[in-house]
Amino acid sequence: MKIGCIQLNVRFGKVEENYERAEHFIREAASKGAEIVVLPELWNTGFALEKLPEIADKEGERTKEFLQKLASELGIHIVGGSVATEHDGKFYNTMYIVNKEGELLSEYNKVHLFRLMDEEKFLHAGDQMNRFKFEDVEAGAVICYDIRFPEWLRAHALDGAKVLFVSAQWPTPRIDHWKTLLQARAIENQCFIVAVNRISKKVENFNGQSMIIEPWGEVLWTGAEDEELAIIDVDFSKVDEVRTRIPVYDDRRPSLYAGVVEE
Ligand SMILES: NC(=O)CCC(=O)C(=O)O
Repeated sequence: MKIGCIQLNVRFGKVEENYERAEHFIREAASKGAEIVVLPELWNTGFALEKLPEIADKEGERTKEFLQKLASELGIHIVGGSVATEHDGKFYNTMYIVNKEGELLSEYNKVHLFRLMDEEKFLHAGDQMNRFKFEDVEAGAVICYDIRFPEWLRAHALDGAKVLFVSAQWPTPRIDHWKTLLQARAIENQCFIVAVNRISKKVENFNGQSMIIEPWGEVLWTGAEDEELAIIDVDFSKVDEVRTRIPVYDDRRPSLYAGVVEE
């Protein structure tokens, strides 16, 4: 399947500009043959967390309509990155997954809030997994800091996910962690990782380096340090090949991991 990764230059607090740019890139991805498109974290607002009462998407209505309309019109599956949403007066970092028929497959609130960027002061954490299927491909998705919790991604893989999407705003100073953690998550779970980071121009704080990694750990693509749309072809059958070569899932000893990974 061809995957379009949108390494967006998210404008801080500039909601209208961000929807316009996102639409521009989703349309371009579809016109270049992408079958799945992936956006970064908090692409509607950036980390303008203090302004959430004015700019968060109420009940996620605008974003759901935006993604569902584009998906069905263009016939493209969308991993909707994440957007700041408001539900009953509480704010969340929410990802929507929409299939090419325009159906909302999943709605995920970021589970692990990142204190270094003050998320816990402004946002509420979710408590649900994000599992879905694009055609016959079993998938899961998480948001940024979630990748530091191997048990959380493992839970998705144990539940059947063969590809894990990651939407992020991962800052430049820890970009080596980003690359290493993503590669480790791909190797240990023997799955594809499709991870899309943002870039920024004004504040040189986010330098992209989005990645697609296959289940053996080979990096298929690394994004530039600029705004970019990349279309990468991936062969999901590689997952079964790797899981047969080293049968990690058969060799697990879950009874020894009690309290670490719940079955
Ligand atoms: N937006 C985030 O969750 C950032 C996570 C991060 O930077 C990290 O080091 O972890």
